[in-house]
Amino acid sequence: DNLSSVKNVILVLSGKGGVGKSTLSVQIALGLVHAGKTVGILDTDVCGPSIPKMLNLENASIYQCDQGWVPVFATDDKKLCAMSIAFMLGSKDEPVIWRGPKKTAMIKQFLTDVHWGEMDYLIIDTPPGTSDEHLSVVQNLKGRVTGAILVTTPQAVAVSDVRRELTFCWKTSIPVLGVVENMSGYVCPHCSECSLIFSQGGGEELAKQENLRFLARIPLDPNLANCCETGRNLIDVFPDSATLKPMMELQVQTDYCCKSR
Ligand SMILES: Nc1ncnc2c1ncn2[C@@H]1O[C@H](COP(=O)(O)OP(=O)(O)OP(=O)(O)O)[C@@H](O)[C@H]1O
Ligand code: SF4
Repeated sequence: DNLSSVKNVILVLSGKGGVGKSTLSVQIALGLVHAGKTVGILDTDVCGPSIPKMLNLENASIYQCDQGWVPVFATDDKKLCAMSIAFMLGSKDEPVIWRGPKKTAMIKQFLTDVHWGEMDYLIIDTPPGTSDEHLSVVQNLKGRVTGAILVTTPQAVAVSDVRRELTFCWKTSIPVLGVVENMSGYVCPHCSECSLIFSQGGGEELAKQENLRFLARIPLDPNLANCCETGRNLIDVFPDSATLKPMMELQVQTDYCCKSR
């Protein structure tokens, strides 16, 4: 069993696209690595993989060992690795035009045929919604998911979409670690003042109503976007960023919630 030495499996879910699942998956992973953990990221967005770009691994490809595919290491100390369909494509502009069963089979292979090795955390970044990819993850992990992190933006429409993810978690018996509100205000690059662009507090309100843990409120921050473009950890590049405190809070809370399960 290629997952037998993986201590915690975290799903990152959202009802809407573009709310920051991949960004937060990568930043949580980098934070956990910073705290000395070994972490893997599985990109299950078969049609729109973005993890390789966010880890600066766009030109990487994978090879096989006796136990299966070897994930791509993102750091020299081999504490962070990733797997994505993008590593198998001939060119980064090649589209994946697959129907459900083929996507489902691919995700099954990611979970059974990748030699993840000893790992504290496997973070699974998912596409938006609740579709083939999500069902495939749940079916193949059969009760091995430690918990899900629900990502939302503050607006009412995004929060109502995340409620569907919550129902999905209940129906599939996945524990919910908590809710993150991303793009919650905008941090000015000149004076670090945080201005509210959308409303604020939708994610926190949802957490309160559903008796879930509110993990963090992460603002829109050009420095964070910059880190995502270049595969770098916010703490290494922008140690004075106003986003660092809530981001570290998210990383610490994630670790704590998994430990207390
Ligand atoms: N807090 C933030 N501050 C600045 N930019 C952000 C923030 N969160 C996300 N972004 C940017 O928004 C874009 C979308 O983010 P991301 O790809 O992480 O969303 P997603 O939910 O994974 O998208 P998809 O649904 O397509 O998988 C990216 O360019 C990312 O850099
Ligand atoms: S927040 Fe302050 S520094 Fe930033 S653009 Fe507005 S006025 Fe200028």
